[in-house]
Parts: sequence; C-alpha cells; structure tokens
Amino acid sequence: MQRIRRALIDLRRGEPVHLAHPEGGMLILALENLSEALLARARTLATDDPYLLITRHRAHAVGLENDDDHDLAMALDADEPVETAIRLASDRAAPRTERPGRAADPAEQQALHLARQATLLPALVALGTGRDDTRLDDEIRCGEILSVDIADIRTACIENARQPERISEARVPLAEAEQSRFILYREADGLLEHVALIVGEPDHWPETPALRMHSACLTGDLFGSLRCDCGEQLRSAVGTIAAEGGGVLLYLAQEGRGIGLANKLRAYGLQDTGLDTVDADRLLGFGADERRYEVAAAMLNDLDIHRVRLMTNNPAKIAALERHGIEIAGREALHGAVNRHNERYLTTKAERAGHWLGEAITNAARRQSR
Ligand SMILES: Nc1nc2c(ncn2[C@@H]2O[C@H](COP(=O)(O)OP(=O)(O)OP(=O)(O)O)[C@@H](O)[C@H]2O)c(=O)[nH]1
Ligand SMILES: [Zn+2]
Repeated sequence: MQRIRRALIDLRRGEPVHLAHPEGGMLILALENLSEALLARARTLATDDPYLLITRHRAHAVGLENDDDHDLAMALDADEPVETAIRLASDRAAPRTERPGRAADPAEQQALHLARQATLLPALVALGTGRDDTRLDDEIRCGEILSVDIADIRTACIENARQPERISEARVPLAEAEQSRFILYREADGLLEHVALIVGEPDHWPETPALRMHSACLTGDLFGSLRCDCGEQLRSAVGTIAAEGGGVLLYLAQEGRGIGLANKLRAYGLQDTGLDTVDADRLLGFGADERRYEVAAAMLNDLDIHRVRLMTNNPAKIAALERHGIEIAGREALHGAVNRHNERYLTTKAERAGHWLGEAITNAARRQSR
C-alpha cells in the first residue's frame, strides 16, 4: 500500500512510474504533467514507442469509434508525440479524429485507475519496457523510478476502503447544532481524511437517527458558491439533524463527485463553454459520478450505526449504502435555493442523474426546454 501511495504522489509530481506485470511492464506518465523532457527521460528507459491511454468516457465524448465501450490505447504521431497526446486527451481541446484505437488491456485499465485515484486527468502516456533492461532495473533499484506490481493496485484500493482509522476527535459547538462532536477518520494509505460529525448525544438519539452523507465542495461549502446547492444543503442538514434530536453527518473527501478540485474547476471551465455537468466530466475522461461509499459504510459500522434515515435527493447514495449493508429506513429531501447560476446544474442532476429535486427544478427544466 505504501508503494501505491508513492505511485500516486510520483504521478502527481510528474515522475514516470513503472508498472510491472507478468508479460513485461510499462512506464506511465500522467498526461497533465507531460513534457518533452519527461518523455525523453522515459524513452531512455523503455523498449517501445509511447502511446496514449484514455478512458471510454473521453473516447465517447470526442466521438471516437469504440464499439464495445472500452478504455482506449492510441498510437501517437512519431514526429510530435507530446503535442498529439495533449491534443487527444487534455481538457483544452475536443478533437474529432479518425485515429484508430484498440481496447486497453486489463493492465492499462489499472493504470488509468491509478491516474483517477491520484485525481489527475485520467489520461496517460505509456511505454512498454523489456524484461531485463539493466538501465531501468538500476533506476528502480536505486529508487529513482518506482516500480509497482499491477496486481497490487486493485488490492490496495479495496484494503484502503475497508480500514478507515479513527484518528482524533473533539467537541466543536456549531451555530446550527451546539452539541456537536467531530471525529476524524484517515484511510489506511494515509492520504484521504473524512469527518463524522456527531450531533447530539447518541444515547438520546431517535431510534433511527438521521444521516447526511455530504461530499466535499470547497467552492460551495466554504465560499457559498452559487454554482451549486452544496453550502445550503450542508448547513440546513446540520440544523435539521439537531432539530430532530441528533444524528450524524459524514463529510467525505470526494470533491467534485470524486474527481478532485482541480478537475472540478476544469469542468466548470467547460460548462462555461456550454456543456452540462455530466458532459463536461465525460470530456475530461470521467464518468457521471466517480464516488464510492465503502469508506462511508465502514465509518458508520465503526460508529455502530446500521439503520438510518438518509437526507438526500440522490437515489445512487441510497443504493450504495444498502449495497454496503446499511439499512435505509427512510429518506428526507434536502433542497437549496435555485438561482440563475445553479439552475442548469440542478436541472441536469434531475434529468440525467435521476435526483429527486422537486417542483422548483421541474419548472426550471420546463422553462429551459421551451
Ligand atoms: N464534477 C462536478 N462536481 C460538482 C459540480 N458541482 C458540484 N459538484 C460536486 O458534487 C458533489 C455534490 O455532493 P452532494 O451534495 O453530497 O451529493 P449529491 O449527489 O448532490 O446528492 P444529495 O445528497 O442529494 O445532495 C460535491 O462533491 C461537489 O463538489 C460540477 O459541476 N461538476
Ligand atoms: Zn457544490
């Protein structure tokens, strides 16, 4: 797990990472850190030419032929590989291209998974490496290049989700809920931290406590952004939980529906050119919602909470918690105000992600389709 964590950090820092697998290995470079110098360094350690890996979402969004909806491996122009890679995969362009791609193999899919875990753009340049390349072996041995076993990526991800550890806690009176306690959990690889906000005294909670499972939104929660409804939902949830006699709010480090703040801001840029929130994420290479809820369920288990009334408009959250063994005894809606900046975002959530957003949004959607 330590090695996977270092792989994420190396990719984020613009270092090549070696993925070892039985049929040989590959060096991967994060597209968003790609430069002529980085590619030149990788070339000295690899046996094959560089090629590009992109997700099926990106392929679909830019209209590439991809019958079976696979992640794609694509050749790069031999003369200008860096430029072609950036043109084909970055958020700066959405080219139509006839360039043929082949389905990414399982190792390449895991490589893309690593880029997503690192909350980088999910696009990589890969170069095949030989079995007994002394130069590469030397760099790996002296720690210049990290080599991880491809099979370890998925295992590490699963183990991580199962073991968020309770690290510290404190009483923190809040404006909307004076009797509140923060408990901080850290995922096993040491990277992500999530908070459980305990409102009221658990011994005096209603038999089925209210739960708000809230994904981080720096722009909305902290700065009151008008582009979304998150800040209002957060504060109103805390107030409602307190008024109902107590319960819990999980504040999850899943900024931007799991794509990270950097990519959320990229997506906002694309939305300003006319795309909706789902299509913007797809163009960047992400699915409509990249969040997972194993960690949330593990935190609830640790808190000995197994049955809740969930405060959400999102059917996927209910399904995910039930899948992870939490009983949902009821749902409470949670609406923020609609304004001219968030109207389209909320309408898209209702129409494309099936959120139950009530009359205000149905009316807004009707107005937009006129
Ligand atoms: N990718 C992306 N994420 C966004 C955008 N606007 C808001 N978000 C993120 O969407 C998430 C919303 O989280 P929640 O309010 O917990 O979840 P929800 O899916 O809206 O469901 P509810 O429980 O009904 O609120 C946060 O992580 C925000 O950062 C956007 O335009 N693009
Ligand atoms: Zn938000």
